[in-house]
Amino acid sequence: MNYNSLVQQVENHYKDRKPFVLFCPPESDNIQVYLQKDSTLYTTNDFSENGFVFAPFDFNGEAICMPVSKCDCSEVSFQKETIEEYTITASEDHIEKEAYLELVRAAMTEISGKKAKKIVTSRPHTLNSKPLQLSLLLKRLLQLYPGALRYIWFHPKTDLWCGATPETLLETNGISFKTMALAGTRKINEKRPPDWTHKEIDEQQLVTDAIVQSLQRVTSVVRLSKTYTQKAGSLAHLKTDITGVLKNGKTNLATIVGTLHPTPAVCGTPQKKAKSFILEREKYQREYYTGFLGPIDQLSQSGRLFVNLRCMKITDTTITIYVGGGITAASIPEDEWNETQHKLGTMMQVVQPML
Ligand SMILES: C=C(O[C@H]1C=CC=C(C(=O)O)[C@@H]1O)C(=O)O
Repeated sequence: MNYNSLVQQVENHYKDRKPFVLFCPPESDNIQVYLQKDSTLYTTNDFSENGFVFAPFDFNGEAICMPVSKCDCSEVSFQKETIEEYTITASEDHIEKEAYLELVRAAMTEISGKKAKKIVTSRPHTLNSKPLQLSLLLKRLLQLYPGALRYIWFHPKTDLWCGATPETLLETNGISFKTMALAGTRKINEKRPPDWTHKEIDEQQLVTDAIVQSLQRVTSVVRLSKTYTQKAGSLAHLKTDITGVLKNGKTNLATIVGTLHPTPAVCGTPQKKAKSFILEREKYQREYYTGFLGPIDQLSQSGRLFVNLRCMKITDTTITIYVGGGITAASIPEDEWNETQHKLGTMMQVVQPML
């Protein structure tokens, strides 16, 4: 099968409102597609499947799963090509901005009261859109952000989600694992590297420390890379690679995911305090934004799960883009708003021709 006939198949599947997922790992030019043959919403608790999981932020141990055994699966490669990039200006809605600034200030009050060290606040931004053009959406996602996990997920019970995420939640292969601490955001300036401030360095260190601590129970060896700048489209983040060995016998994919998710990069620290702030104070449901997704294979004891960032939900007439940022005692609310505007721009770039 070639790329064009695969896209045609996916479009037909979508017209029939049948579930599918299409994904392309970072730096790969191979797309994998699972076309589910029925419309059942399959779930998994123990991740003992061969399939693709899709889980919400407020994960209670059960994730949606598209099992390979219920799907027609194929893989095709695509050619790199240059596509048109637009000048993007995310409009500033006064009410939306005030509500976000208030949320950031509330998070800072929580932090100054010593209830949390970091809280990741977020907001949805909804745009009216033309009818979805799947082939155009896929092309722009694939070509614009080659360093990200790019995906389009559809199930009639969840609607259509797509994204280009820079963040790995967990990669396992037998007893070895990889994860990362990703935080701090700067718009890339081609002329010079980002001059990371204490706010961003401390914020990212909090993420590293919390991940290492949470992994203690389930790992026998943990190694950390140096912290470095990672590009994600037009943005840069601070990143530490975390690798190691899982404790034999004690750990499976479900237990490590339960330990890691939601990471301090999308929730905050301490996790419980930050999560209850988010659930109480954000005035919307995150649903699958800041959840996780990816292929798992119980047979080979492997999985490659990503955090659902830089993502959006698409309906017949609207596109909702989700953006957030880590708040610490050193945050400046106006800067936090601007950071979410930059993140919004990266996803608007994908869908601009559909607006
Ligand atoms: C919550 C988001 O980003 C997280 C991941 C990387 C950097 C982040 C930051 O700089 O605040 C956030 O923790 C988002 O992009 O919606």
